[in-house]
Amino acid sequence: MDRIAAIADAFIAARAAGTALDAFPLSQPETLDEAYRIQDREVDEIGAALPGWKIAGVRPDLRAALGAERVAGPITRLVDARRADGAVEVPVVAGGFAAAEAEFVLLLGRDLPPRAEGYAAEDLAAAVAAVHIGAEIAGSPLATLNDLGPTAVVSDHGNNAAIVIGPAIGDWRARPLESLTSRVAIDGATIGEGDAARVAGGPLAAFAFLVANLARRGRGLRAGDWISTGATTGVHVITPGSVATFDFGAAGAFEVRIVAQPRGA
Ligand SMILES: C[C@H](O)CC(=O)C(=O)O
Repeated sequence: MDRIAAIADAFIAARAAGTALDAFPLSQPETLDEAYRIQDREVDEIGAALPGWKIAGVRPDLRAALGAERVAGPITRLVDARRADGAVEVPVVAGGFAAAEAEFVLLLGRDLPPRAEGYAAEDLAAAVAAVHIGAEIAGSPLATLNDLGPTAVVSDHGNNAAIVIGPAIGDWRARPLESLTSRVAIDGATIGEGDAARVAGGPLAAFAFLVANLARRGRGLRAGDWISTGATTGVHVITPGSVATFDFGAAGAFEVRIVAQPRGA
């Protein structure tokens, strides 16, 4: 088995078994190109069940060396909080990494096949059927994944445990980004406040990045795909047993309980 396959398969197996990893398998990629080849194997393993994609920012001090301001990863689990009676549950690997992030999540209304020439910004905006309040529960079987940086994050399914979907925002096209506010509390204590303007260039800029990133990988998007556009209040580490509250003001709120994934599940 080659190096790319061995790293991908180690993450796939650890996630399936709910078992924490002590260290990055083999060795961490030095480039994002290699990291995306690992991720491509993981995405192929998810196959047609893939609900969509997440986007994350790259720390400013790492951008020049990596040649990227953002990274992408698959949504590994989609959780719908819209009709939940109380907190929805998201399992994470005990002893691994987990974080709560308030995000704005796009729902695509049309297919966007990969195109070498790309898409005009207005065509991408027109392809968005709805914008929902949402959350990413970042997660990995490797506790140090986020500290190891973007090539590690990309290598393990983009560091995603789940994207949680809340209600759609009624008039999002007319709303200034700063008016789309977000707040995260963990176990009742506010830990971060922000708004959609905290996503560099706004959620549609993150979407444009994703479309170009996927096209370079020979991938496109389909109507019905979900796209989570990046953290708006920060990356808030959370552990099993805690409840995160995501409050988007008039747009709605929901709660997520983090639970330990059963081993061998
Ligand atoms: C925790 C992730 O690696 C970062 C992320 O998802 C984000 O910045 O958004």
